[in-house]
Amino acid sequence: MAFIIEQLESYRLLQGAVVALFLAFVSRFYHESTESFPYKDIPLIGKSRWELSNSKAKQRFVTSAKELFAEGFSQGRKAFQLVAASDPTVVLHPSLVDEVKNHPHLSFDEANKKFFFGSKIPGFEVFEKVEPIQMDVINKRLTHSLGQLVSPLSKETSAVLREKLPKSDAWTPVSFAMEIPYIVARLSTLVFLGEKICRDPQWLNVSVNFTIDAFVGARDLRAWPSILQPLVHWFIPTVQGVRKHVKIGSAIVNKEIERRRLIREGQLPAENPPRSHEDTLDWFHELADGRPLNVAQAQMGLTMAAIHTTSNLLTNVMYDLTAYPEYIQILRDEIKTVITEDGGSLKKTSLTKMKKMDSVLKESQRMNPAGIAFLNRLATKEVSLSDGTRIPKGATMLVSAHILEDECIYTSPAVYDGLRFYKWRQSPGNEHRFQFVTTSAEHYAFGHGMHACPGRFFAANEIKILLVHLLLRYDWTFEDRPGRPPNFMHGTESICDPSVRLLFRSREPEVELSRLE
Ligand code: HEM
Repeated sequence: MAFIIEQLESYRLLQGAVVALFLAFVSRFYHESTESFPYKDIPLIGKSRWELSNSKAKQRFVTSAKELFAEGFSQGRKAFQLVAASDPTVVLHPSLVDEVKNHPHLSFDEANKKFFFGSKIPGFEVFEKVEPIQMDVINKRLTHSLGQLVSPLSKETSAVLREKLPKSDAWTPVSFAMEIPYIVARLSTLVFLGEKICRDPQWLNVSVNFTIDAFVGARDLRAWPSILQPLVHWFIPTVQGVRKHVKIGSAIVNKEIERRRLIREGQLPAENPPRSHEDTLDWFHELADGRPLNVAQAQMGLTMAAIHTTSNLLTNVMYDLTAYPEYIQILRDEIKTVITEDGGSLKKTSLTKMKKMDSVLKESQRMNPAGIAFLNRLATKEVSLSDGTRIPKGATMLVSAHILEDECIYTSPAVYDGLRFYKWRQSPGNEHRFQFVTTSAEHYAFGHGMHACPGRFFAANEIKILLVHLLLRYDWTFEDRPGRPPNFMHGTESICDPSVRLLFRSREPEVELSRLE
């Protein structure tokens, strides 16, 4: 008898477990399907009311986001929604950017976490949040040290270019978009982790491919229903790749942290010659000041934010300069004038004086920003905007950047005018307003407001140093193509065509390059 009762009880237990599982599944399914329903009172673009599933609408977003934006803003609308990578996303008109930029209930971190999973999925922890110490390291140390970093960066640029683009009298092809991330990774790592690691091929591989695998891995994982994601991520190759990069990257950073600790404590001899400059690893140690911080993860986060953004911008600039070579001579003349004025070397202030180059960067970013929308946010409470749009709690949103093509602001917006911002800066009061690093409601490709990119000052310096060398050392042309290769779109992202090959040929520089180091 006891045996029969026991069997029945365990059967009931099993029944209970099955019912509980079923309820969990139904509630999750309900939650998911309501999440993917369009928000009330906001026009839906890119999906007809007869389509039950979101899959075609998502595909339309991937291939034709720009056209969908144009349709969305037709008829004077200030807001609409479309089915983006996962759920419906609200797209706002540029005229609302000032309401979004510092809004306390529109969260940058939560939007990132939703899109990239955060610590819910092993490997994606860097997307959990931007740590205040990371911001302090950039704002209070990196940006303040830019002057001291000019010379080490210039020296490393010479070294890396000698390797990657060796002296050649004949036109030589280079897949610029593919090669430049490794060059930028080397320069950025010089400032993040020092001279030794910046030449470590394993670290450079992690620096470049961690971001790529994280973006592709997150996209692969989003293709699965969220109820299955905690299981399937273990089997997705790109997500496995992310974890592999984190493991290798963390081991490299932790080894360096330990080495520096032993030197500080006198258990290892001091470096000889001493390091030429402090780096973000020193600053994490200093600013954490005993507070718990996963430094390896924080370093991977900086790498993630820095490498492809900077590479993408520089590739756009080089495609533009090669397509409009008249600006190359203008920039060479400016570089020569500034360097001669500064006694033949690159000084702290030399880069600030290169205002024509600054203008070229801003114009390239205006015409080919990294995306057609910025200020990705998630509403942590319902948010009402001045045009009457109500963004519901939990909704994701972004602000369209089509203001960059607005002819009321930018005369002949489709024409590349490398000196556009240089000319604007000539009028009194406008000196700083139109600098490359200045964000505004008319130019927010670095974001705008409280989350505007803190790394943009460093990125600007790094790109200018690279350009000084790229323009003085080499002539440039396209292989087999007239004119500026168009970027292609993937959702809201704008991507430089990686199949484009540039040809370079060594030339006699206007100034003594060894003095720039
Ligand atoms: C040309 C290169 C770069 C571009 C185009 C770029 C662009 C951006 C954009 C669009 C944002 C989001 C702003 C917003 O949503 O309001 C951002 C944020 C951020 N960027 Fe950059 N970035 C670049 C380089 C860098 C570099 C070199 C670093 C690090 C040294 C960096 C660190 C960050 C960080 C930490 C954030 C998050 C800010 C926050 O949470 O408030 N970026 N960047």
